[in-house]
Amino acid sequence: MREHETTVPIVRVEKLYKVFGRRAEEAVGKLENGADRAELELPGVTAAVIDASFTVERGEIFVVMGLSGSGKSTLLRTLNGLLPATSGRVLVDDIDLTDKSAGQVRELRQRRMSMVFQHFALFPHRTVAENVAYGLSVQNAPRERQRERTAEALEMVGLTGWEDRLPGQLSGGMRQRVGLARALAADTEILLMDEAFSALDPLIRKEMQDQLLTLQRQLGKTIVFITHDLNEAMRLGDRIAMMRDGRIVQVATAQEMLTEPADEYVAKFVRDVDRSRVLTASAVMAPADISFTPATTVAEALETMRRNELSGVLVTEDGKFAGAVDRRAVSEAADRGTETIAGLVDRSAARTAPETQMADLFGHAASAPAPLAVVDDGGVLLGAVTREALLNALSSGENDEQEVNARV
Ligand SMILES: Nc1ncnc2c1ncn2[C@@H]1O[C@H](COP(=O)(O)OP(=O)(O)OP(=O)(O)O)[C@@H](O)[C@H]1O
Repeated sequence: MREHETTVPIVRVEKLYKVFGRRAEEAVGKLENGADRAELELPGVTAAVIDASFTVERGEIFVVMGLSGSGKSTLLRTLNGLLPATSGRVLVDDIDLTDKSAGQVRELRQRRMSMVFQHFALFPHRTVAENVAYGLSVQNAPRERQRERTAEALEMVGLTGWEDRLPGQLSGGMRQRVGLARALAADTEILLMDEAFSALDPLIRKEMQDQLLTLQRQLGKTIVFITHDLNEAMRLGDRIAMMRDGRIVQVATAQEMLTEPADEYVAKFVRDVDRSRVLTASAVMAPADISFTPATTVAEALETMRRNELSGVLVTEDGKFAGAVDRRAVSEAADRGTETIAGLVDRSAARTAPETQMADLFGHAASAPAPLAVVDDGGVLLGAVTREALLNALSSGENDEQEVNARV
């Protein structure tokens, strides 16, 4: 892979405006001078996207999130050139869509991007296989290749055997799988998904989310995914762009959005999220300021634990996590006159990876005397999660305190 391919974002949006109505340019001028959508006061003019700048990195799932009317669909449609920008630039692999002819944009779209819609947009009188092959047939791909790609795509979404059915014979979840297969068959690097799972039952929706995550890992597609559902955004998004009234108010990971919301609006928006499913050990851990080695003397260990009111301490050996000691064992060893803590280290003490969800940390935090060790792949101690840190992280949302206590 050339240097340039690893560093250039696949999509780059710069100061993008999309205004509907006849006095669009005039509106952009006002918006550039700080006017809000509501302050425009130009009849028949709607500022759908205002001053949007962001990049989408190759291979990421970039979620655009916001309430109905915030401008998500319009933004998506300017990314693939279905809607021309009023002002600003959209670059796909450094090709500027905004200075290309309609024909060139269409060609680029067909080659580089596929779209999956909320209501599937399948042809009702064509079979599943014909629907899936549609993008390829538009591109005049050879028949044999169409057949191969269709079979592969149907297999990827688990619909092998359904080739000859009509969409009307399928459930909603299956129809959306056909929509997804059609996008995959076109073999474009970028998938644009507009509320693709919003029409599905919660259970099926979750299944589709899982399937998308699996496919994304296998295929490494770049996905721009629109949703108004925050939990969906947080499950799927490597990064999330939050839109409000046409503007992007924050682009961040789910975790950052919870811990460092850009403003009150974002903070309120994320308040009801199940934080324990979004935050991971890396967000909750603190540096393990106090740790021992097996060579630490019992006297010193006991003194340190007493002074800091610690019931357990983590132990490292040769720079790696080795286990934990608890205060009762150290205290008893002191009575016996034992020299060092080497023989007291519980080498089976729990440890976890930085990406472990907070929800999976509760059990440990409730029982063990020492904090939970967070270690990297090589066993190096990265930090420690205490019960207090878990409580704090949970309650910085507006969770009910009793509920929090019940969980920990
Ligand atoms: N073709 C159009 N002509 C005029 N106004 C439009 C057009 N398309 C969208 N709008 C307006 O632009 C604003 C943003 O709409 P958009 O559909 O992009 O929002 P959204 O966040 O995707 O909402 P939803 O989830 O309801 O689709 C809305 O006020 C909408 O009425």
